[in-house]
Amino acid sequence: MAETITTDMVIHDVVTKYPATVKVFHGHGLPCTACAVGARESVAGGARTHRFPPEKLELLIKDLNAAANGEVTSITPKKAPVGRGVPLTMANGAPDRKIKQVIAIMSGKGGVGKSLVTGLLAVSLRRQGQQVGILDGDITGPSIARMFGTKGQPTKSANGGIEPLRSKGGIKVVSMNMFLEKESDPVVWRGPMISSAIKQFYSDVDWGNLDYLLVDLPPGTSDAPMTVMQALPLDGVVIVSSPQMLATMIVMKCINMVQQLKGSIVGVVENMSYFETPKGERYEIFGSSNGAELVGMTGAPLLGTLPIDSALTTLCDAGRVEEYYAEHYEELAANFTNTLRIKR
Ligand SMILES: Nc1ncnc2c1ncn2[C@@H]1O[C@H](COP(=O)(O)OP(=O)(O)OP(=O)(O)O)[C@@H](O)[C@H]1O
Repeated sequence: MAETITTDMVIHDVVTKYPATVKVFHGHGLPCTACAVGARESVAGGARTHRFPPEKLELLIKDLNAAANGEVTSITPKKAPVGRGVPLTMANGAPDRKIKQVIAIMSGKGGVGKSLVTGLLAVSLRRQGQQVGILDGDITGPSIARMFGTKGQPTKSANGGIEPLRSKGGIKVVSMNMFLEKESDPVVWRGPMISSAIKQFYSDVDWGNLDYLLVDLPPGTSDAPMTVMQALPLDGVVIVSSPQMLATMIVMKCINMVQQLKGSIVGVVENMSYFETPKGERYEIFGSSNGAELVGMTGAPLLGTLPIDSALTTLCDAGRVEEYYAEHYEELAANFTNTLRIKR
């Protein structure tokens, strides 16, 4: 018999002791288990933040205790991740489970830093020793190859598929720019062609063994995100936004799309949250953080709030993103892997 879980207990202590309670927190709309806040927040505090009426808190406590004791809870399990029903075959003919997790990075609005978050998340995961690939799903505006400084064209792999290019740090990358004669050549394609290219980048590329395949999507809810959501065996989606209210509003469209397609949102990232001077003064250039709203809208944890750093822009432009190091991105990667571990 487990110890009785009470409202004054710290959320992280509860989930550490009784991992089965994670699903209960999530099922009740409390994503605090993966938030940094959950490390010091009590169950009652989390419920207050998410405006739980007393009867909902009471049901939560009842379910937490039931889960801790292996009993039935009022929470029904979430639907299977999107795309699972349409498995594509990998280039070498092996079933696709050589890739452990396929995660799409999405945003509603353009220019909020989705590609940058994809790139830096990949870099931090690689530093953890993970095998990582990036599929640049932004066919008409690809930026991943440039960010990593990968040059040349992919060759044929030993298995007859397309061999992805490798970054200096060993991240496997495939991006439309690699197949163009000149980086500046436009890709003037309609939706079906773009969708077909994305599917081929998944199925015809010899990704080999990967812990994570990150799929960087173009902004919005057009054909490309739809293709990824429906045709790829997606394990989850990370949503990127910026503090601007407009970005938050447009992000809502993305969230609705993911939810309509029965996808799973791993978490949200707020980029360009603030700028910090060398003296440590903070300026919220695009307005105050909308992180709490994003968490409320998605029911998923805030994986990170990232500052504006001009050093980043310079390194990305020079193809040297892997040389960047900042605690925020290591935390982002840690929150990301923890959330996925909990969800499994
Ligand atoms: N936190 C940041 N600090 C400094 N520069 C940033 C930051 N985030 C993004 N940028 C810069 O802003 C620009 C846009 O970022 P990025 O290309 O990642 O956005 P995106 O959302 O993927 O854009 P698109 O809509 O074109 O796909 C890039 O030049 C990038 O280097």
